[in-house]
Amino acid sequence: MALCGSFSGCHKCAARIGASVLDCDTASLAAEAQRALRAGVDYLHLDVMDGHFVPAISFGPAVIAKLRSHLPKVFFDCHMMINKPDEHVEAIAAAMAKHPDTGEVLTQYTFHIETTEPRGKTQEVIDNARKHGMRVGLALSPGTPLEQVLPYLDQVDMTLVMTVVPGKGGQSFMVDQMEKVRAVRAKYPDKDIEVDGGVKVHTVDEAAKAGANMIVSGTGVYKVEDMALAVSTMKRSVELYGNGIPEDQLSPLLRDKDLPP
Ligand SMILES: O=C(CO)[C@@H](O)[C@H](O)COP(=O)(O)O
Repeated sequence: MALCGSFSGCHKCAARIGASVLDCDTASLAAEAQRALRAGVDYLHLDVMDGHFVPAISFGPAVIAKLRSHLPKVFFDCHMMINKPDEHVEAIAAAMAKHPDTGEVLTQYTFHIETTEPRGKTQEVIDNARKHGMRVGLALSPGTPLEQVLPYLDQVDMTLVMTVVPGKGGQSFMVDQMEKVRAVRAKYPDKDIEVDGGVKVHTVDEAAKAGANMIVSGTGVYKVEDMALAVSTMKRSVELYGNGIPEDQLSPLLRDKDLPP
């Protein structure tokens, strides 16, 4: 019997683990990204911070474009924690890529509803990101009611439910946000739902049971003893509780020591 979570049934959305690079050694960004990819992450979650929407400043489109030249086949989820995402679509599109074999779009523009809706810019950002060939993600912070994003979810590829107040890594997972995940999953059984903030091996089950299939983890990937073990454990949680895959058919549990050189 499938062990699916507390939303209405299992979903078929692929279990994907994304490394948030915010807390890695960003002076060696490409190497740190490669390290996480080798340990099994499926994509990179790139936190762009402007010192306004959130207090910190991280990196911007120029760094992402450079990273793209090192990683032409990797999915980049660009999480725009900036006040004016409407002004930076073109700059991120410079790192736009499609997989050379499958044609899959490898760049996603994920922006916050709190930054666009008060200025009437939400639709414009969705349309412009699409015009540039990118996938579109719509994020909401913990204090934002789900109702604010609902009118746009038909049009976007992914909903990002923040499970911490945006701004920094290493915070505690806010389990109360799973109500939003459950509600989106019930309405959209086939769309990607991402959670970000405080997701680690001991919190991922909550997210998986609620129906999230894209799992962002920063310190849970970079600040653990065994990266491959953490990544494979989180992936198996989504497969088990989200996809309803029987335990004996889950992806293998990997350890760093077992990875090929
Ligand atoms: O966007 C953010 C924080 O604002 C996240 O991507 C964090 O960087 C995730 O880090 P952990 O909470 O997993 O340590």
